[in-house]
Amino acid sequence: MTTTPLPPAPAWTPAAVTLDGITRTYRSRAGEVHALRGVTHAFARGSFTAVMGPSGSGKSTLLQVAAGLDRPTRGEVRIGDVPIGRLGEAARTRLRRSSMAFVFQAYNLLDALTAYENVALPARLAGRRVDRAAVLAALAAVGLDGLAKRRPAELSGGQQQRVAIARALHARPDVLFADEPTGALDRASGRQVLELMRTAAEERGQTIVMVTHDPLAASYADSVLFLADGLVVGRLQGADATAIAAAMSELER
Ligand SMILES: Nc1ncnc2c1ncn2[C@@H]1O[C@H](COP(=O)(O)OP(=O)(O)OP(=O)(O)O)[C@@H](O)[C@H]1O
Repeated sequence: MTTTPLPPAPAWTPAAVTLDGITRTYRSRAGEVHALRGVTHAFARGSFTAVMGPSGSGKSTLLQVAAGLDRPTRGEVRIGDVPIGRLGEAARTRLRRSSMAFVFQAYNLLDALTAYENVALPARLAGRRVDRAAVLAALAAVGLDGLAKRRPAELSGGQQQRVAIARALHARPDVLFADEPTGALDRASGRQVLELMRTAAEERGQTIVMVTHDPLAASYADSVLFLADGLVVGRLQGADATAIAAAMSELER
């Protein structure tokens, strides 16, 4: 009898993003708000996760903390195996530029730059060569062919959001954080963007963390994390929009 040798065990690789016992308390004159109350979760490399939950449940806070844009009150965030809380501001910025991209509600486009220049900017900042054809392809992939020379003020809200998405996809980040990326888009462009994100995860091993209120958008992800009152209260894997909507209604009761 011949035996086939087993393939070598895969080298252990850390999750792309790990949240370890994260709390985030906002203190104001009105008192304390416990936005996150002990969240532990690992976002595996190449995974596409939707984060859902009622308004005020802590979704945006989770995204900001996971991306190192906000510091947790307690707990540790690791990007790969790097605990970002122990990095100084400059090292944190370097890490963000080299491995993360963001699509947030305020699109953070630079008003003085054209759509093309906005998309090319992260590569420029990271000191990489800018490939003109790749920038134009990223704009075309989100349906903005022909608008490369427009400045943000000359684009609609949905078009600005698509520039932000093209910028994030062109940067080929290890991790893409997106807050309602399809919020201002019509259905067809929204679907296109969700497909692009799914391809980024499936074919390029990029990790996507997306906050959304929309069960249909969440159904493009491979798993959905549900938050309520600053805690992870559930998770669905491979669920369709109907099952996700049902889980959300349970939470909102
Ligand atoms: N800067 C802040 N100062 C004080 N409280 C804050 C601050 N930012 C958020 N919060 C509070 O923290 C809680 C969580 O807010 P967060 O924005 O993370 O919720 P969310 O789930 O993203 O909500 P939504 O779906 O409405 O955008 C809310 O009670 C919110 O009012």
